[in-house]
Amino acid sequence: MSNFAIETVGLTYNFGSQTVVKDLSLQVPKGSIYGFLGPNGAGKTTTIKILLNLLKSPADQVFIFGKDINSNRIASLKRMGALVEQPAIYGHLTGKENLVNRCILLGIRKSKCAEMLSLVGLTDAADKKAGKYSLGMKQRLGIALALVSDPELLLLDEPTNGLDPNGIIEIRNLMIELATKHQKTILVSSHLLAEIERTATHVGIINKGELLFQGTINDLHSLSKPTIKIETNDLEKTSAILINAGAEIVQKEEHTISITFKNKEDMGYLNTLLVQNGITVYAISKERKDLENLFLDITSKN
Ligand SMILES: Nc1ncnc2c1ncn2[C@@H]1O[C@H](COP(=O)(O)OP(=O)(O)OP(=O)(O)O)[C@@H](O)[C@H]1O
Repeated sequence: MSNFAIETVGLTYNFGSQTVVKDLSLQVPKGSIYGFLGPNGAGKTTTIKILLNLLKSPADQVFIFGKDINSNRIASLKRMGALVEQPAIYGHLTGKENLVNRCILLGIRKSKCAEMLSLVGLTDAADKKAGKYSLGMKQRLGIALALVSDPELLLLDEPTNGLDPNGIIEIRNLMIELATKHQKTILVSSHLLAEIERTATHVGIINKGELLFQGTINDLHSLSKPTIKIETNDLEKTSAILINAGAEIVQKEEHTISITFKNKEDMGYLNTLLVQNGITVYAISKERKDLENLFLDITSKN
């Protein structure tokens, strides 16, 4: 049995002559909050629409809970809830009426509505017209609508877009609650790493339709290990001495070499070693990329 709620295998999608998704192999583990990251136009919404079978993919490229979506369309969609672009809300109906409407449509008992309103924190606003809701409340109602059928997998396309900091925190907390207390798998897209950094357990970064990184949030963090930037009068010789001493060179620039930082003692040792070998050390500085810069780095290389 597949451990992935979503798996795509070499997925490619074209709009006319434009390839929008290229050889994309996503693996979203069951129970994860998977941050699907990429700058504007990277192909996130298109991918989500393919996952929902709103856009047609070739056979055997998209698997939902281990089954090809094309040959198991209805069964797959029953296990998924989604919020893509604007939530489909009737502004002239109250939040509760919107949910009741959805329950009737799906043949689900109406008592589910109160449960959903409470889950997304809208119980007090249940009888208010949805048109009068704030943007954050509308997003939460959209998530409640996606949840009425009790899907195991939730796809949220930029759910915090346009929200104020409070709204962002509310959605973030809701996602954590859905994953931890209700065992949902969540794929959430964003163009800002900071927005999902504290929520996601796994991350996939795409740009121009290509997957540039996929792994756990800890894997991503370990890419931002601290480094030491060294500037000397002879980079070739410096490089040879450092390699000989077992240092890991991560980057060479015109005037500097960066190595992985191990500890202070090791730094002191390497510094002495360079000086003893006749190198003039102009500068040594410790650097650490924050995740946002790392994200920019990963996406700008593509
Ligand atoms: N219906 C369409 N017809 C033609 N091209 C499209 C269509 N929908 C999207 N595109 C193009 O596909 C590319 C990817 O768009 P997509 O909306 O998937 O990106 P995104 O990562 O979700 O971006 P954003 O964060 O801006 O929503 C863009 O170049 C876009 O112009």
